[in-house]
Amino acid sequence: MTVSDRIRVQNVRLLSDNYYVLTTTTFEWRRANGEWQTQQREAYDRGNAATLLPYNLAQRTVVLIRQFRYPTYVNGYDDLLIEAIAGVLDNESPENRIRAEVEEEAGYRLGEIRKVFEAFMSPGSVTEKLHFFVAEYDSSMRIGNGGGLVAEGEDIEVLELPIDQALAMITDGRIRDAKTIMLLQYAALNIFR
Ligand SMILES: Nc1nc2c(ncn2[C@@H]2O[C@H](COP(=O)(O)OP(=O)(O)O[C@H]3O[C@H](CO)[C@@H](O)[C@H](O)[C@@H]3O)[C@@H](O)[C@H]2O)c(=O)[nH]1
Ligand SMILES: [Mg+2]
Repeated sequence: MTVSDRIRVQNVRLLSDNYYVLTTTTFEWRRANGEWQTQQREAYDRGNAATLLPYNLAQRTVVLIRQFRYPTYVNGYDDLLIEAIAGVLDNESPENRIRAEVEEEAGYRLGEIRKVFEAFMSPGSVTEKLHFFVAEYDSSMRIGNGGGLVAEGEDIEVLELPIDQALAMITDGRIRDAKTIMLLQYAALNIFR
């Protein structure tokens, strides 16, 4: 299945390349009934990214991080956001990027990591595809404090939580980041059974 023969791109206009890239595109779309319809859509391109949930089966714990996110603050969330470790790929492979990100943000050097799925996180406006991973961890893999890169403004706190507590925090609203909820529910269904 391809949609290339149903779309005719007419014009791509750059709106911002201040940090990431925002464009608006005019295109014709061939509808299911065969008629061509002109549409305009904005797309925000911040590249693709990877995320990973470290888990310890014997302890029944997971590692998450907590940090300030301006877009959630400006949308009414007056707290630090609890998230799974994640980072944008920056021309690296998802596997290499997420290993480095786990060291930078949480201070763990992992062994084997497993890809579990990929997902588009906000397909109406954001191009980003996110690669999801899980990996076993234990205290011997802790090589530093994490915290992120100060020069990039990162100010990250590392949390080690029982999986049951993390799942309860989805229900009571203390965890409300999509990638984090997806990984915790994956772990509940497939790892901590
Ligand atoms: N100056 C500037 N710097 C920026 C801007 N946006 C991002 N950055 C810099 O780019 C870094 C990106 O950090 P990463 O750890 O690579 O990415 P992330 O922000 O954690 O992204 C992950 O989480 C997002 C939120 O859930 C996800 O959207 C994304 O897919 C990814 O998983 C930030 O720390 C910050 O230094 C900006 O508009 N201006
Ligand atoms: Mg990050």
